[in-house]
Amino acid sequence: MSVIYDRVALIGLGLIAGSMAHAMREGGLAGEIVGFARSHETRDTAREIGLCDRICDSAAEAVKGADLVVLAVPVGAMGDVAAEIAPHLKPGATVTDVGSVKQSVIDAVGPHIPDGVHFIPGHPLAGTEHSGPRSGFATLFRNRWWLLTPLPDSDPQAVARLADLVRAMGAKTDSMEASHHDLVLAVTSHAPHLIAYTMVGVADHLRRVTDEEVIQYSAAGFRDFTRIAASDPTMWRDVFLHNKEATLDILGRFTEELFMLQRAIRMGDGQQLFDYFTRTRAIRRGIIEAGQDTNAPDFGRSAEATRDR
Ligand SMILES: NC(=O)c1ccc[n+]([C@@H]2O[C@H](COP(=O)([O-])OP(=O)(O)OC[C@H]3O[C@@H](n4cnc5c(N)ncnc54)[C@H](O)[C@@H]3O)[C@@H](O)[C@H]2O)c1
Ligand SMILES: O=C(O)C(=O)C[C@]1(C(=O)O)C=C[C@@H](O)C=C1
Repeated sequence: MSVIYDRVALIGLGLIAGSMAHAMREGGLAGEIVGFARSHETRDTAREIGLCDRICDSAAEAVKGADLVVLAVPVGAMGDVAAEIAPHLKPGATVTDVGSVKQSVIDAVGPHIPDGVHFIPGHPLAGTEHSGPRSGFATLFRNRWWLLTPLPDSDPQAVARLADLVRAMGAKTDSMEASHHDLVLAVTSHAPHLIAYTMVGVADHLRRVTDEEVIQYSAAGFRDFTRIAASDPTMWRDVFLHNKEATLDILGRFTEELFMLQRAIRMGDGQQLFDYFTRTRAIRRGIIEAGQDTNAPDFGRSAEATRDR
């Protein structure tokens, strides 16, 4: 493949920026990849493993002359980073971000972006529970969605160029309005993470009562929860604080459904439980058939093959 941006600056060197660095390297998509992270330990590790072509000791230095600047820091840090780099951005450059929440990032970053620089927010729907400069890998984005939430006045050519990079890293891309993105992600990602954190918290509390049995006999379903609940605390604190309304809305609906199921159990209403689980099973099969869950053990099998198992 050919170079899409001559110089790319990655601000924040964790799972997402690291995976971008690997994917861009592998595809030959950037002439030069420059990086910066706040802590010197992270910068030292990035240098040691050769994550980027160059690691700078300030964000200002990293963005100098960059054609694409990627903000890959926790959502709550985006505004401060934007303020710091703004005076050093090259005219005509594109600034994007990879934050899990979009409207609050637009509100925090947008005002700092100078005229003549394109700001095109984005979000790769791909991740793991790992973080830090060693956690990235080139295939993270393969066959996953990468949503862009361009602003009404975003330059279509700049958006198309960023979409080219995203696709060249293996992702599928789509555009969406920021507040709609935040509601969709509250359902598909943010509320599920909070539920996983809570379930593991409850089990941890119980563990003291059951003398380690919860951990010792931990079943596959619970282990899936613990994987998600091992995700980075700073990242997720910021997600919930910055997608407050949508997350609270979804959690309200979740609580209502939970009470309904709780009542069905108490009343011995097996039909209601069966009908509910039949509907949710169909949703899971729809995800697999759409090719969205590449990690599923039954990925690639038809729903027919898994019926009645
Ligand atoms: N992990 C996921 O599953 C996932 C998926 C999609 C999007 N995201 C989003 O991507 C962004 C980065 O997440 P990640 O998983 O790569 O996190 P990470 O914890 O692996 O990396 C974050 C990096 O940002 C650096 N950093 C923190 N504050 C900074 C600051 N003020 N200035 C400069 N550097 C700073 C940290 O040192 C670290 O290098 C977040 O906004 C997150 O919401 C994460
Ligand atoms: O697979 C995981 O570990 C993830 O949680 C990834 C996940 C998700 O919820 O799907 C988490 C946060 C993101 O912003 C995007 C992707």
